[in-house]
Amino acid sequence: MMSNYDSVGVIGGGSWGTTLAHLSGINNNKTLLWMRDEEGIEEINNKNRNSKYTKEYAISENIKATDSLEEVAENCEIIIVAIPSHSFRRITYKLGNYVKGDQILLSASKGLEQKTRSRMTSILLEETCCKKIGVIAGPNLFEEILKGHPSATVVASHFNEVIVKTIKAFASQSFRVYGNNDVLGSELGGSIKNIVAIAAGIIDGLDFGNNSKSLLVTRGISEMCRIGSKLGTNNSTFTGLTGVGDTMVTCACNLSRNYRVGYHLAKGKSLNYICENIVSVAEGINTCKVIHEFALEVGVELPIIRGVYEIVHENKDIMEVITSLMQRKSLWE
Ligand SMILES: NC(=O)c1ccc[n+]([C@@H]2O[C@H](COP(=O)([O-])OP(=O)(O)OC[C@H]3O[C@@H](n4cnc5c(N)ncnc54)[C@H](O)[C@@H]3O)[C@@H](O)[C@H]2O)c1
Ligand SMILES: O=P(O)(O)OC[C@H](O)CO
Repeated sequence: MMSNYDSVGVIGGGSWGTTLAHLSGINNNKTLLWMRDEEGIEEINNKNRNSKYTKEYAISENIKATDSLEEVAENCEIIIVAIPSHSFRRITYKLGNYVKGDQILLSASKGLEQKTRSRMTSILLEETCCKKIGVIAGPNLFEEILKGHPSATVVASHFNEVIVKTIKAFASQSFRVYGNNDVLGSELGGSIKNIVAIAAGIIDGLDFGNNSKSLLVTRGISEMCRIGSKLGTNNSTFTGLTGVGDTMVTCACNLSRNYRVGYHLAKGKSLNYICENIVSVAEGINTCKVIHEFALEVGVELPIIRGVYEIVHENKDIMEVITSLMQRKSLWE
């Protein structure tokens, strides 16, 4: 039977949603980008720019911006939701009014819902009738992708059809798309690395240097594996792009907003000031609360994540937290 779906859909016209729409557009897919902001819609449709979120970069002419979720649902077989986790359910619920069970829904967001601790793919399943669900995650700083620098991502799904069709829609000469079936591991890696990135920003804000960064990244990934095991992941996923890969990139530089949160905290700025003036969204702030509280409940020791939680949510002195991390009792004592 012929499909009516002739476009790829992206929900959320922020920096990541716009970049994903661009990747689809340059692959000659008709691409619908849903967003709520009228000025943004006009700018994309008339000038091929989304200057509020993707700066001066020109984006594909194959993108049509729209404020109609119904239009996206009627025309797109693959729909990617790139809305921050705090609003992900609200928008997915609305989308759920229009999609049919044969469509592919992907999350491109890297966070956990604070109230329910849900992953974004669980929300896609709960709020829509779609079963063909997946997640896109990996070391994906949007600016480098829009510059066309070689990058890669991962699409994870329990359905091979989802992987194959997503690769076809998004892979290009400068953007490689890998597939795997570990949805849980890919989603957790993409979320937990944001917590480690806040700590990395703190280390750089304090000018601690490379040994400290290496210590943090290695032990941060170890904590990712420990909580992942408790949740039933295949830890080998964490050694790939969605674990080590994404942790490296977000811990490396100030293109990451989570890193910038840590950096400015170390420079003495308040969390409120940072959230209002420096970063749009930094998923690690909420994710560290979710993971820390869960770890306490299930009795898993996550010292770095606890430290980030204490700094971010309990306003503890950064040097006191670092000292207590360094001086805590060794398993060998
Ligand atoms: N920026 C990146 O390089 C990047 C890369 C990979 C993953 N991500 C993830 O993608 C997700 C989205 O981040 P982003 O970078 O695009 O953020 P952003 O701040 O650039 O954009 C967020 C977008 O979501 C929209 N939005 C927020 N709340 C909304 C609501 N209630 N209703 C409708 N629209 C709403 C905003 O209007 C905006 O268009 C995050 O989970 C992030 O971790 C980002
Ligand atoms: O800017 P951040 O810290 O949200 O990171 C963006 C991406 O997740 C990097 O892969």
